[in-house]
Amino acid sequence: MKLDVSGLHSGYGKVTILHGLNFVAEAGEITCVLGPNGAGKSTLMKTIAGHLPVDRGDIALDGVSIAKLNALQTTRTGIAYVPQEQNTFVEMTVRDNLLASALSFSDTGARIDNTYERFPILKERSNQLASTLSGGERQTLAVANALIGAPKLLILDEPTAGLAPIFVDRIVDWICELAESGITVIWVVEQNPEKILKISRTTWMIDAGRNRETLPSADLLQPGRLEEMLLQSH
Ligand SMILES: Nc1ncnc2c1ncn2[C@@H]1O[C@H](COP(=O)(O)OP(=O)(O)OP(=O)(O)O)[C@@H](O)[C@H]1O
Repeated sequence: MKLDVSGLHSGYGKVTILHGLNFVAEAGEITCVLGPNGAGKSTLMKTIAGHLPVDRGDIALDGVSIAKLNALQTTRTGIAYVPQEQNTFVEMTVRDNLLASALSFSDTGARIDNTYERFPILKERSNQLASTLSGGERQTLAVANALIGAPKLLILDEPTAGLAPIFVDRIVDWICELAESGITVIWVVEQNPEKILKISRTTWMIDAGRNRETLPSADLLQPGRLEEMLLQSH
């Protein structure tokens, strides 16, 4: 699925954060979003996911506008969103988290088994409350919760921030496989994005709620280029 955001204005009540932003995520590709703190990256993701209203502009999925849909309706179009925070049901066990995410499918058990096969750590932690998981385990659960519904477009807001390299590698491998299977991925990247830039084709840089530059992700892997781009933003 191709996502096309054009001239987007949105924000919080009367406070406008995005000022006419454009953004495209091509079908079956991993597209990165990069920018300094407070640039509006999460605001863009929340608006795409239907958690914030579109004030002006449009969001289209394969050419069909989804700008007026709420969060639930957006999920039904095949978009799954993993927010930066509060992305699991912390007072529920790992299994109940997965169960809740797979409830609307007839093959709930098979979906959970698949998840456990891929991430044995979640099976090991099956009866543990999500609140007691380590940061990496909880992020893994958050991504698993989103994927259990077999989305067509996956939005990840800094899913590997603060994680140990082993978890980063596993999540990167997993997302790479998903993109190869045809899922469109939008990845808001964090401080050390090299591993993700390597598997992404295009990066959109945003700053102060506006487009700054759109470039091949490989360009940002040139020595010093990333630092240069981020420094210019301040
Ligand atoms: N609920 C809210 N109410 C009012 N303003 C908000 C709210 N959430 C975020 N903002 C403001 O919107 C602006 C953009 O925030 P946003 O979280 O989208 O940035 P970001 O690029 O994701 O930053 P970071 O890299 O720090 O996560 C910031 O100035 C922030 O203070």
